[in-house]
Amino acid sequence: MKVTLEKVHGSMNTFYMVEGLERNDYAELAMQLCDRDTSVDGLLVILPSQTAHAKIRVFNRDGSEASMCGNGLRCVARYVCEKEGIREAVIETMKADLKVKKEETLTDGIEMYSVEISPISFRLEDLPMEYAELEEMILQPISEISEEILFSAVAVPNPHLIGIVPEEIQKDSTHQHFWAEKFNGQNAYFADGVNVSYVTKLEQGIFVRTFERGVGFTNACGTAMTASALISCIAGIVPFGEVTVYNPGGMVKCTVTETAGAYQLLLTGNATRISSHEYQWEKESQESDFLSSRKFEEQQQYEKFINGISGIVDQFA
Ligand SMILES: N[C@H](CCC[C@H](N)C(=O)O)C(=O)O
Repeated sequence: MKVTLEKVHGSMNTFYMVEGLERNDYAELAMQLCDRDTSVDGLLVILPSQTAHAKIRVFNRDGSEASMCGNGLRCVARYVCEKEGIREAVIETMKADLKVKKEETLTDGIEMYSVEISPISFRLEDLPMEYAELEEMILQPISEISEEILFSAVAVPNPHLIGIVPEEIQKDSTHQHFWAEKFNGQNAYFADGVNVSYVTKLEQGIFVRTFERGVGFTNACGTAMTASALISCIAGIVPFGEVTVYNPGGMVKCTVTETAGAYQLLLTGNATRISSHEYQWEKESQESDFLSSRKFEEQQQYEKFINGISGIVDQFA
């Protein structure tokens, strides 16, 4: 079967994206690809969907699967829209089918896409997070960390802990690094880890740096930037509507609206293809001997595939 492997990025949050490969060991593939190419933050898998144009699965560099990836969803949106010759599509994610849309191409040929970020929950159990019997944490200090930094916990639907910090703490990432490592290791608060973002107000908009669960510090985290824009609107740091969010990888626009007490989030930014490669995955051998030597045969084929891919990765890196 034909397998398409692309190296892509949204706001310099870089991924391998693969279509045409149905396997049960994407976590292993993600770890092997990211080990071979350390510039990559994870693996996006495009699969058929019963309810949408396509389905996305997201694997971090450590092999853990996430329920959502804002920067990655923009890249998948571009792949699907260009393949189908459409400007709008619906992509199935772990918790929701989300609308995606091609936006006006920027002058320097940069393709822009907008994606829905949903569902949104402030219930700590939806991250999951346990803290002092609270049901929600919105703009509250975590006394173990600091009395000055106001933290908020939100699932979009992957888990985010967002702290509003002064410039001096934003400038030196050691404070954020220490607590992000703690909350993604053995700890009493986040059973599945958490993406940790520090937000600082700018003249226009906000700056967000994120330590991503399963990855570490990245140039940008789409869901984190969007969740940070939401928290910044709730905190009155920026007005509701279109929020300009800067990050080490560049800039995105996050649109935050509230209708009948519910929030809606839209993330708009680039969806850039760095390289694309077709790979022929040999047809499985005859059913009879395939079943008998399935493990060995599949292992042999898999080794060949990984070596083939790593050859491709070397070209991409
Ligand atoms: N590390 C995230 C998944 C990737 C999200 C990020 N790359 C984005 O663009 O939203 C998690 O484990 O929840």
